Parts: sequence; structure tokens; C-alpha cells
Amino acid sequence: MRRLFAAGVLFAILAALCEVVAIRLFGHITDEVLTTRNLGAFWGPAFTWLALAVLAGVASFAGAYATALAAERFLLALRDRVYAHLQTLAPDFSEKRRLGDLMARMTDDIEAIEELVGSGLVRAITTVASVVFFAGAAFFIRWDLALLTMALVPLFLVVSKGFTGRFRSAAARERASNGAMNSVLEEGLANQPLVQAYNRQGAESRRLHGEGRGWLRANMAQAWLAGLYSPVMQVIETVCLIVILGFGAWEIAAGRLTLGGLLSFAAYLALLYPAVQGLGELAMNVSEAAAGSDRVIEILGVKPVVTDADGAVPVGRSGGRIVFDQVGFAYPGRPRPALRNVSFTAEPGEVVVISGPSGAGKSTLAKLLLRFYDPDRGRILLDGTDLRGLTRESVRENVTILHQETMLFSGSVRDNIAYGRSAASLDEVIRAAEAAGVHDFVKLLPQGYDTPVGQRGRLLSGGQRQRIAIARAILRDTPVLVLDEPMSGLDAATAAQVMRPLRRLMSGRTTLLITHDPQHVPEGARVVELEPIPRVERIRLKRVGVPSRFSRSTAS
Ligand SMILES: Nc1ncnc2c1ncn2[C@@H]1O[C@H](COP(=O)(O)OP(=O)(O)OP(=O)(O)O)[C@@H](O)[C@H]1O
Repeated sequence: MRRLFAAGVLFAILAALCEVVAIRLFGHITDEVLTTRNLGAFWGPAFTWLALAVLAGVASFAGAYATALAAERFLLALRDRVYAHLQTLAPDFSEKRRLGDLMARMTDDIEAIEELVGSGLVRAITTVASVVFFAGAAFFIRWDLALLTMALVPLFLVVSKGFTGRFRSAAARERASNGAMNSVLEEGLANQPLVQAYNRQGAESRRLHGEGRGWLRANMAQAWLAGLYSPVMQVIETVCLIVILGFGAWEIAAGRLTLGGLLSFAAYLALLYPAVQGLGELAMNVSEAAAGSDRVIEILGVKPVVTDADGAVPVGRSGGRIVFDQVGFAYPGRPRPALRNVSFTAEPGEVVVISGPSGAGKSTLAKLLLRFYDPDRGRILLDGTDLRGLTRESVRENVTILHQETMLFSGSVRDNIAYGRSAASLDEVIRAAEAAGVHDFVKLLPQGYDTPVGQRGRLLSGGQRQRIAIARAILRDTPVLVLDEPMSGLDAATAAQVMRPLRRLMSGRTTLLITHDPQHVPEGARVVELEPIPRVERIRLKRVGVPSRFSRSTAS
């Protein structure tokens, strides 16, 4: 990639050099052919000029192509990297943020970084090189005239600096508005059934309009600055050219300069000033890019709360013995613990029911088992080994979770069932589907297992989605299973339909069944009852030193 960018720079410099020589030839033709009316001296320089023009064309094409290719590759690699980083953060990270805004960062704002360190840098180098060449050539013709010209260059830079600061703040507002607008769109479309059922279409449109107006204002501030920049620069440029021409005319009259010399000098200036102006514009582009890249760098700067320890080892297929040993945990930045002093053991193949009222920490317990977080106190053991000593990937290879809300991708039924084992054959998928009670309704779908399930599986019923998730879990076949309220949102009849495949799924696996509904507690299963930690209790306990009444574990 670096080589491609370097090739882009070299080709662009070659094209600029060709222009320098071409202008010199133009001066030569003016003095040797036009002024002297000697047509015989025309052809040599004319053909050289033509050859230079072709060479410049090829070089500029090759430069543009190499830069674009490098830029696109850079973008691809960067997007992959940011996405991979996002996937190392606990899912709560995305849940706390607005999805549309995150998506804007992953698309438009990532392009901004490329502008900054890729094609922007190439343009900066080539523009600086052009300035040096054209200025050098002008010096070569008449150093004193060139010096006069150079004296005016700082004027360009001062003016462009004034523009750049304002442009940057407008660009930052524009990036933020873009993210906000995307969020409103994403939320409004994802929650469309709610929006329409609650007659909130107008309110949602107004929200979008409100964010859109912010975006419009920020864009107009940028357009105003960009629009004003060129005319201001052009006026300064014209003043410079007039001064130079006037001075040059005087020099010609005095016989110290040829007409060809003055014309080439003016031609160099005609290229030099736009190049200097280009530097100013580049500064504005960089400001815009910096505003976007700040937003991406912010994501890259977030460290995952859990990483693999240095000596972490992968665990193979475990026997499935789970021990929670005096586990305590508070979410980062939350003073109040979500779990305190939780202890229980789940033997291989055993079903342990995790019960307790809403907010007691049941789902948090599942997150700790999957190592989205590590406990602040105590340990969680898998087959006797602390999870912290195992790689996260291998722990998750042993645990399958069925979330409260069924998550499906927009692919086919088959893709969704095979999500945890993409190499599974159709036969294996069908076997899992049969065990999960999916096969019967899939047979009736228009394209069978290839039928698309729609965005998040919305083309299926809640019970069907749930059973597809069960088939997915059956196919994944891990020794440990976590069922997080598997019946929530299902009516009694559908819950009954789901119950049988669930039992099949649970058989032979260590299962943590999270539920607060006693109806779904299998007979004979042990129950670990979690109680929420009241806000005041923590303070009282600290003062009087009463042991926690939190864990009423029946086990270990
Ligand atoms: N990502 C988070 N950041 C901060 N606090 C959180 C987060 N997730 C949950 N909590 C808090 O932790 C506590 C336990 O939440 P958890 O989701 O584990 O409860 P739960 O028992 O599963 O509840 P429910 O039965 O309603 O699903 C709650 O007080 C909740 O507000």
C-alpha cells in the first residue's frame, strides 16, 4: 500500500515536471519562432512538447490510478480493523450507543481517515512539489521577479488559515449531525411497527427533519466558506499577476527581458498560485477529514474490558462442570454491584435454574460466564479452571446462549441454523431442525430452507424464530447451555411447542436456565435465587458489617 502511494506521488511529480518543461518550450517557441517568424525552428520544440504532453498524461493517469487503488485498499483494511475492534468490545458497548451513529462512523468517517493519511497526503506532497518546481522555474527565469512573487505567497497562507479553523468546526458539526441523522433513520425503521401502531409517523419525521436541519446548517457553513475561499484567492491572484505583468512590461521595454521569458514567467505563476491555493484547500480538506477521523479514533481508543491473559490457554471440549465461587460484579462506572457473593455449582448435564426478580442480575451472570466481563470478586470455574486463565474464544466454544430476544440475520433459514457451524451440511441442518420442531413449518415455506427470514427474522413468527434459535443451538452442540428467559414473549400454546425441543436441547448438557417464572422450572431442578441489591442496603451493610443476604444458593 505504501509503495502504491509512493508510486502515486512519483507519477504526479513526473507529470508536474513535464508541465515545467512544456512551459519552458512555450517560451522558447515565442522567442525563437513567433518573434523571429522562423517557422523552421517550430517543429522540433512542437514535437517535443507533444511527447511531453503524452508523457504527462500517462504519468498523471498512472498516478491517479495508483493513489486510488492504494486509498481503496487502505480503506478496506481500516474498516476491517475497526470492525474487528468493535467486535472485541462487550456487546454493551454498541447497545449503549446509537447504532446509526456507529454505522456512520464505520462508513463516511472511515473515509475521512483515508483522506487524511492516504490520498490527502499524496495530494499534499505533490502540491508542495509542484509549488517548488514552478517557483524554481520562475526563479530560473528572473530571480528578482520571482522574489517579488514569493513575497505575496504568505498572503495566501494567512487568508487560507483564517478559513481553515472555521471550516474545521463546521465539519465537526456536520459529522455529528450525519451520525445523529443515521441514528434517527435506523431507529425509526427498526421500530417501524411501533411507530405506525402508536401513530408516531409525524413525530419521527419531525425528528429526522430536526436532525436534517442541523446537518443542513453545518453543510451550508461549509459551503459558504468553500464558496468564498476561491473568489477571495482569485482576487489576490489577479492582483499578483497584474503587478508582475506591469513590472515585466517595464523590463521588456528596458530590454532586460524577452517576451517569451515574460510569458513563461506568467505561465509558471498561473500554475504556481493555484498550487498555493490548493495547499490552502488541502488544509480545509484535512480539517474536514480530521473531524471525521476523531470519531473513528475514539472507537479505536476504547479498550475491551476483558482480554485474554498472557498465559491464557485454550480449553478443548469441556466436561461442563461450572462453579460460581463467591462471585461479585459491578458494571464499569456503576457504584452499585449487579451481583454479589454468588456461589453455586452446576454438575455436568445438570439443569440449574437461575431465578429472581427483574434486575436481580440473572442476565449479568450469563455475561460473566461468556466472559463479556470478568468478575470483580470471586471466580468462575469451568471444569475446575478459572475462566480468566482460558482464552475467551475457547470458553465461548463451550457455551451456547439462547438470548431473551431471538437474534437472526437476514439470510435464509439454513444460514441462520448453521450460524454457529457454517461448515454443517444440509443433512445436519435438517436433523437439528427436526429436533427443534422447525422442519415441519420450513417444509411449507416457499423456498424451504433457502427461504429468506427477513430483517432480524421478522418474516417469521416469534415461536418460529425461537425454534430456529434452538435448532442453531442444537447444531452448535456445546456442553454448556445458557437459556435466558427462553419463553419470554411467547404465548402459552407457543411456549408449549417450544418446550419439547428445548428439553431435547438441554438433555446431556449443563444448563443454566434463567427464568423468573416458576412454571418453567423443570421438576427436580435446583434453583439459585438471586435477590436484587437495594441501593441503601450496601451502605448499611458496610457500616454494621452484616454479611450479604444476597446469595441464597442451594448448592456447593
Ligand atoms: N450494560 C449495563 N451497564 C450497566 N448496568 C447494567 C447493564 N446491564 C444491566 N445493568 C444493571 O445490572 C442489574 C442487573 O441486570 P440484569 O440484566 O442482569 O438483570 P436480570 O435479572 O436479567 O433482569 P430481567 O429479568 O429483567 O432480565 C440491573 O440493575 C441493570 O440495570
